[in-house]
Amino acid sequence: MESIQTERFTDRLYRNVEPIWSKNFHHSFVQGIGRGTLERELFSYYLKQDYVYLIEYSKLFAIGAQKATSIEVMKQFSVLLHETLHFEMDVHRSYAKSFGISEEELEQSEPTPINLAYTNYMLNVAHNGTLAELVSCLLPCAWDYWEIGKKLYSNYHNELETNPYKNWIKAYSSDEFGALAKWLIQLMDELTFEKPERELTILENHFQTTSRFEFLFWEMLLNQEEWPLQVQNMV
Ligand SMILES: Cc1ncc(C[n+]2csc(CCO)c2C)c(N)n1
Repeated sequence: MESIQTERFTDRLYRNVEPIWSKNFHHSFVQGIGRGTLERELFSYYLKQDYVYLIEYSKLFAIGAQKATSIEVMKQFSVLLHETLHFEMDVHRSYAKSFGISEEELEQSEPTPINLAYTNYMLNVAHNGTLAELVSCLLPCAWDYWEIGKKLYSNYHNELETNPYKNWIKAYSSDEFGALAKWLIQLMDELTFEKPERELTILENHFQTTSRFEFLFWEMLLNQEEWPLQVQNMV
């Protein structure tokens, strides 16, 4: 008997956010990294904002391990937690060092309103929702960055050696990152297999929302959208 190939849930998710991800790739901040023309000051700003973003984001993997119902899934979340705190944040730490930014300065960056809204959205879902909801929130971040990394590499690899952001491009287009994103994609498909449409729609919404936050994050970086009212330290 011929089997009917049904669409994977992650294919549907991808199709849904393609216009948003395309805007992310074409964003002038991302293209500036690809061409190597992004101002150093803006990249420093990115390093600081992204570092505190990653501290919060890492917690999602810890919550994922807590919510997992098998040792295999727990192990994989602990790998993701480890890889983010070490491999990914090392890329930021080593760029920061070469830019004269100390680790303390990185850690003490004050998250902008968009940064805070993005991580708080994911952490709220992670604490109050199902494991599938948690994965639908954290997936665009890992998957879209991998897409961006691969496309930047393929479009700009000829000029890569003179690009100051080459290590960033190499890290996010690497097979190591690809493997993490692929595992999360596979987990999303497993967790949603034969699930009712009512549940799938909720996941689709989280996926769209966090994909939009990815766009807002690039915009926030480009425009350095800080809090409107500065407060003095009350000492
Ligand atoms: C705003 C923002 N979005 C996505 C990433 C990329 N990223 C964060 S965690 C992870 C997966 C495993 O480390 C990836 C690819 C980032 N750095 N900053």
